[in-house]
Amino acid sequence: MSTLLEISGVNKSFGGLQALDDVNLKVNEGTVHAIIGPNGAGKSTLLNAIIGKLVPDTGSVMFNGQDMIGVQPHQINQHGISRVFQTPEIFGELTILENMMIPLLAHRDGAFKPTLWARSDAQADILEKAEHYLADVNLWGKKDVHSASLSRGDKRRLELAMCLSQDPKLLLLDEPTAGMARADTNNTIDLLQTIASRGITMAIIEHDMHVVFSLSQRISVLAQGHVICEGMPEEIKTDPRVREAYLGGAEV
Ligand SMILES: Nc1ncnc2c1ncn2[C@@H]1O[C@H](COP(=O)(O)OP(=O)(O)OP(=O)(O)O)[C@@H](O)[C@H]1O
Repeated sequence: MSTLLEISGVNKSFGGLQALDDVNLKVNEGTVHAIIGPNGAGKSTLLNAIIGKLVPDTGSVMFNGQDMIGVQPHQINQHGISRVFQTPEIFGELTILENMMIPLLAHRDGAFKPTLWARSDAQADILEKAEHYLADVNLWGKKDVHSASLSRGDKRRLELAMCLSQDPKLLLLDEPTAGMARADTNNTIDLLQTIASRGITMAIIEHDMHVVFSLSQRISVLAQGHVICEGMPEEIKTDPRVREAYLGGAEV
């Protein structure tokens, strides 16, 4: 199985605080890899280092054989890394369809050009694609609904459709079920399982262990900026170091 993302010897300090401490982590192609750990462990910092939002002090982030250190976030995105944020990044005042068209137009034109927004002749191909991606996440029927009125689960579906339209090689998910009711969480798990079954590689940060164990093939555990262990879900569940990291020995 080939390695899609390889993080080696990554360090990052904020003043005197070492947020990432010699992080080594490999994500294999076609797998769902969870990154878990207690609050403040460094998970978001690591994600930000992968998407180019912050530059590590030392170390390398190799994606698909290319070093991503110093590469701008939008270029990293063009290399095939797409991030789904904890809070869905969609425009509430726009409809589902209008939101969906933004990444499609940006992808087609190299950047989002508002002047082309209103030209229907410039949009026929885009509408066809929008239907495809929205139908894929069961939102085509709601295409004219304003996004602000959607449930968290539907917002997440929309954001996933927007990410998938960029044809990512690696989908990074930052707490995809945060703040969701159990029914929405389960629907999101089903949707992510469907996406994973198509072979899209995912790295997921998540606190909800039901979500983690439902989706992932590999799990890395971060504590105090360091990967304290890595393995298959069954190994992680029983690893005493993981219990120790979470509330000094509580069940994970
Ligand atoms: N920009 C920053 N400036 C200073 N300190 C920061 C910054 N970003 C993160 N930190 C600190 O680095 C440490 C790791 O934070 P990070 O947000 O990566 O942890 P996390 O594992 O994502 O936590 P949580 O699960 O609570 O979101 C924390 O102590 C945090 O306060």
